[in-house]
Amino acid sequence: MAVTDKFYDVVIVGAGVGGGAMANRLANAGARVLVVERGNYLPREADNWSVKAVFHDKKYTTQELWRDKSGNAFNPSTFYFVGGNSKFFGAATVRFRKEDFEVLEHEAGVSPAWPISYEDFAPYYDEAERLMGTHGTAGEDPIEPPRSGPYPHPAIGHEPEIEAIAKKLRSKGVQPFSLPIAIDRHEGGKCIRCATCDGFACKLGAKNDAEVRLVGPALKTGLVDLVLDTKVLRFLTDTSGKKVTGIEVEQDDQKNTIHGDIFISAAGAINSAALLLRSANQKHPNGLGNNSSDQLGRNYMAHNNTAMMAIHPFRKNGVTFQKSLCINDFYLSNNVRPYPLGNVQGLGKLQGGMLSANVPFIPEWLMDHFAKRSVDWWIMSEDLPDPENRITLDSDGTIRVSYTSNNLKAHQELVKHWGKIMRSLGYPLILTQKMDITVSMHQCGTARFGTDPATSVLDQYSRVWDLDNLYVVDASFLPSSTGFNPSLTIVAQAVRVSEHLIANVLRSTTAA
Ligand SMILES: Cc1cc2nc3c(=O)[nH]c(=O)nc-3n(C[C@H](O)[C@H](O)[C@H](O)COP(=O)(O)OP(=O)(O)OC[C@H]3O[C@@H](n4cnc5c(N)ncnc54)[C@H](O)[C@@H]3O)c2cc1C
Repeated sequence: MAVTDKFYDVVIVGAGVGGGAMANRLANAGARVLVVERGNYLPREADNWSVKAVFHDKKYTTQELWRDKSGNAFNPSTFYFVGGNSKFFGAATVRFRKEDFEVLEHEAGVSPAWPISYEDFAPYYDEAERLMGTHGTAGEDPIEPPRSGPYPHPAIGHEPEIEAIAKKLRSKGVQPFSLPIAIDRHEGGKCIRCATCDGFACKLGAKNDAEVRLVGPALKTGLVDLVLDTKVLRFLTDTSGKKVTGIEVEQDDQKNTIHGDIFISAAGAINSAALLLRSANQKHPNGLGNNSSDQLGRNYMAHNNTAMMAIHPFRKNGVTFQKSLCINDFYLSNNVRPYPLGNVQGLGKLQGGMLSANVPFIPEWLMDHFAKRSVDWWIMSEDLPDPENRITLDSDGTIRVSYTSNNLKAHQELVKHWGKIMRSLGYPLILTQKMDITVSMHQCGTARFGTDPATSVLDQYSRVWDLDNLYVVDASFLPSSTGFNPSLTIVAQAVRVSEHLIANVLRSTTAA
């Protein structure tokens, strides 16, 4: 039977981390689920690990063009496949801190409180870590929030070069710990600890991305249909405007309508905002979810991110898998500044070609020389929600990302301080690159959840305030970006929303 003739309990737009986790939990509880994905499966092939294919030819990146606040077109580094952006993620699966759920004073302003406390959210982190297969060591992180037990898998350990750096850091009073990471590295696992993980797709299926850990197992229940290469154009509502009745989809230039009971937008923070804006109708002239608050698409955040190479010009760094170390000494109160600065974590090992793709005027041989002698870091600081940082649609339908970085002083201070520490460890040459608007990897916040319909787009279970049966379950819901990688928190919220739907909303699941 064609999916257009079937009726589903839940229709999910997007097979990324948010959509995949929803499909997984709902189907395991007996719900009939349809996932509509604009992309296809990413083929497992040699090019997955080719610097040329991934970074120069951009073989897997969308060809789409978006516009920045001045109207300049740019090609975003975003990926449309089963698994979404997690196909290329670094698999750092880190919990936000207890303080991230509360009002947190930053140098440039206030990071708002969440509608739920860390204590109430923690059980969903437990389940999210289990779903993603996170490795880590409880009790090592100096600002670790309370947790109910050990990680599902032990920390992956450091290669000798990274262990040596950790030791030197400790001698300087810094408290490095094992970065929580979701790769298939336990006994019998497929991961070979290669250099092409962070920023690449895994040819072996050994990275615990949303396809491998969430969508694949969901399909095995037999209760999930997945339609591919099908773009959702808009949500359709009934005449009252209170209920979504279906989605309009486009496949092979043909338009169709699919019906269901509950609808989940999990298209990613930018595309979910765009989709809800595109769904404007008579009852919702400014897009679905915009009537009560005019907040849809606003408060876009993406972190202040800097990649750093700490180079010893004469000593090679023989490390292969570098993303195993994390530093939180500067995340909350710290001895550098009287305000939070951010997180530092190992970056997947840089290769010369990855650098020359971004800085073409420096020859690849020189970049390669540096990359072989560098230790590489990802330095990440919170950007604060600003209603003027927003996603809108231009008159021709193109997505516009109007974004001006904020809280930059704290970020620059962290970059400077980490550079100083690296020099003191014997790496005299420091190269940094701040990520620009094209690097939308940590996009979030465009439909924040809250307790007040006047200031938020979603209620605390991610339901759009203005509609009875429309939910947004991807990075859109985050009211603050925090200074950590978002995927584990997206999965945790998906688990939470699924449990809420199963217990309170769905009519025909076995658990209902
Ligand atoms: C290089 C890189 C490294 C990263 N490293 C980390 C890391 O180490 N740790 C971490 O936590 N996070 C990391 N991230 C970020 C992480 O991958 C994302 O936060 C997360 O995957 C977002 O999940 P999502 O469900 O919000 O959206 P997405 O992953 O964007 O998924 C949305 C899905 O919806 C589909 N879709 C979009 N529009 C439509 C439409 N109209 N119709 C149908 N389908 C649609 C897309 O194709 C996609 O599959 C990284 C990202 C990148 C790119």
